[in-house]
Amino acid sequence: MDISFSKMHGIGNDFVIIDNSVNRIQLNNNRIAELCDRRYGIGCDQLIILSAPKDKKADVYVRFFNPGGDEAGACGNGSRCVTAWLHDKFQRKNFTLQTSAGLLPTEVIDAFTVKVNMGQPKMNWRDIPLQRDVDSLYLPLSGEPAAVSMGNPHVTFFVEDLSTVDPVFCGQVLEKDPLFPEGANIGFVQMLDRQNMRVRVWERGAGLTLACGSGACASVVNAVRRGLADRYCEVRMDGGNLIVEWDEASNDVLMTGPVHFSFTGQFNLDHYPL
Ligand SMILES: N[C@H](CCC[C@H](N)C(=O)O)C(=O)O
Repeated sequence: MDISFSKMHGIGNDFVIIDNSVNRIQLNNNRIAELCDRRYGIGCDQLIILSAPKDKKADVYVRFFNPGGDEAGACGNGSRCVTAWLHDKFQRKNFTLQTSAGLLPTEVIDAFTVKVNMGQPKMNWRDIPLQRDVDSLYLPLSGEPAAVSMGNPHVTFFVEDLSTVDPVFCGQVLEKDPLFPEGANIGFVQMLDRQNMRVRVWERGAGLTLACGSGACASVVNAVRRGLADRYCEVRMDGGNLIVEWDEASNDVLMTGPVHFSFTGQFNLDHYPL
C-alpha cells in the first residue's frame, strides 16, 4: 500500500509528516526506526503522525515519535511545521493542535513563519519528571543545570563558551541519568546578552539536532528563572534562530520561527514491516 508523506523542517530540525486520518497505518518501534533512518528509510529527527482530534476544540491530533520509537509529549519545531502543513491544506491562519501535552494554539505569521503557544512550563520535580524531590533550578549534578518541562523534559546547562562543550559526549551520558526517569533533552546555553543566547540541544531519542523548539523554550524559561535573561529572547541554534517569549500575564511560552517544505513523496508500506 502506497503511503503519502510530507518532508518539512524548522531551521534544520526535520520531520516526516503522515496524515493518518486517511491512511490509518499501524506503527511500532521497528517501522518508526526504519522510516526515520537516513539510509534505510526517508530520514528525519522525528516522525509526526496526524489524525482526527479527540478534543472538539482542536483541528488535529498530533503525535511525535523519536527515531527510537519512543513518543514525545512536545515538539516545538514539529508543531510549527504541522501548522504550515494545515495552512497549505485549509488556507487558514490559526489552528489548535491537540498533543499529549495539551492543546497548542498556533498562528501562521507569513508563508515561512509560524508561531506556536507551547503552553506553561512545569518546574515541579514530579511534572518534569525527576526521580526525586530536588530543586529544579539547580539540580544535584555536576554543572548544576536547571530542569523544566515544556510537555517534554529539558535540562539546561549554562556555560561561558559553547565552543568548549561537547554536546554529543555530555548529552548521551546525561540523557539517561537516573535523575531523569523518562530521559531528558540536554541543552547547553551561552548567554550573549539578556535578549540573545546561543543554544545547542542533545535531543532525547534523537541526538544532536540542528535545532530544538521545545529546547529553545526551556532555555529561555530557565535563563529567566536564573535572572540571566529577559522574557523575550532570540535563540540562536545551529540551524537558525527562534524568537521565544515567556509571557508574564498568561505564563505561556510563545515560540516563533521559520518553517520549510522540503518535498512530498510516497513509500510502499510493505517495504516497512512491523
Ligand atoms: N526529542 C524530543 C522531541 C522533539 C523535540 C524537538 N524536535 C522540538 O522541536 O521541540 C523529546 O524526546 O522530548
